[in-house]
Amino acid sequence: MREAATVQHDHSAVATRPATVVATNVGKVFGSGASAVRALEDVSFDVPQGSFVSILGPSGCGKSTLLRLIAGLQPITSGEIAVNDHTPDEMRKAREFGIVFQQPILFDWRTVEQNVALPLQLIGTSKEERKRRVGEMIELVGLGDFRRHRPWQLSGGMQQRVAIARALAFGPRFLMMDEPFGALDMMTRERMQTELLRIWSSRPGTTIVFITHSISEAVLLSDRIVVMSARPGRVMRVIDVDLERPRTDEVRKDERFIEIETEIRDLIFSQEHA
Ligand SMILES: Nc1ncnc2c1ncn2[C@@H]1O[C@H](COP(=O)(O)OP(=O)(O)OP(=O)(O)O)[C@@H](O)[C@H]1O
Repeated sequence: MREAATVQHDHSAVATRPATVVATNVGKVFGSGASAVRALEDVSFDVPQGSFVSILGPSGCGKSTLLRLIAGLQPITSGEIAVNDHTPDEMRKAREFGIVFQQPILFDWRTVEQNVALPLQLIGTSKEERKRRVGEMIELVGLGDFRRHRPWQLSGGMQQRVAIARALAFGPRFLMMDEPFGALDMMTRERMQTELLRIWSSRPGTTIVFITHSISEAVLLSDRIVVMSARPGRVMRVIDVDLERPRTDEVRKDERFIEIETEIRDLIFSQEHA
């Protein structure tokens, strides 16, 4: 397995771990000829095993596209992505990762329990094992009292927690999240961020790739931030976040937190005004 490359701001230990994702000079073009859209250009970065890596950038810079390429849901135009030394397509077929989308996709006629159980049912997990794991995941995301509710009886934040529980239920070592808190109000969003950190720390070794356009969200959550430029999306800088863990809301007041936030803001601002 390839070692993750050393990058700028390499203060933490994450850069020395083996890489779960290695993206090398990735390009993505939609369509062809005059109507071709260059969504991504020459994108390279590593996601060390067990780390939390955010992909941060303005709307339309190709973040979701990049996630779909990593997940093997769309073909790459140029360059290469390796996920645990396999192609994204191989990983997708082996169901080696979980994925959470911006809008939770839940089945309204199924209860919370039944929604969370779905991927386990699909891979043929026994009923007893399913019950055990679903119960555990529902507790983990704090929905123990709502296991028999239907999605429409839950708030947006609770629905997203169901989607997170479902993605975690089959125990993926690699989780991809595409702006999972984008549709939530600020207070719920901040609560969900710290809850996600709690869930993640309870499952050591789990790698997360998280898409966001919020600088503070990226700094709070991540070991590493891949800062993207506007379309065509390119990597502007890769920043390793050297804030101690466990992190709580309090870290937002930390001098270093504000310093990193400011650095990213300046970087994005300098590009907009270049
Ligand atoms: N299937 C597609 N066909 C053609 N163009 C596409 C397709 N999917 C995405 N694009 C284009 O690629 C670019 C990147 O889109 P993408 O959704 O990846 O951006 P994003 O950074 O995730 O945006 P947002 O933060 O608004 O969700 C956009 O210009 C978009 O119009």
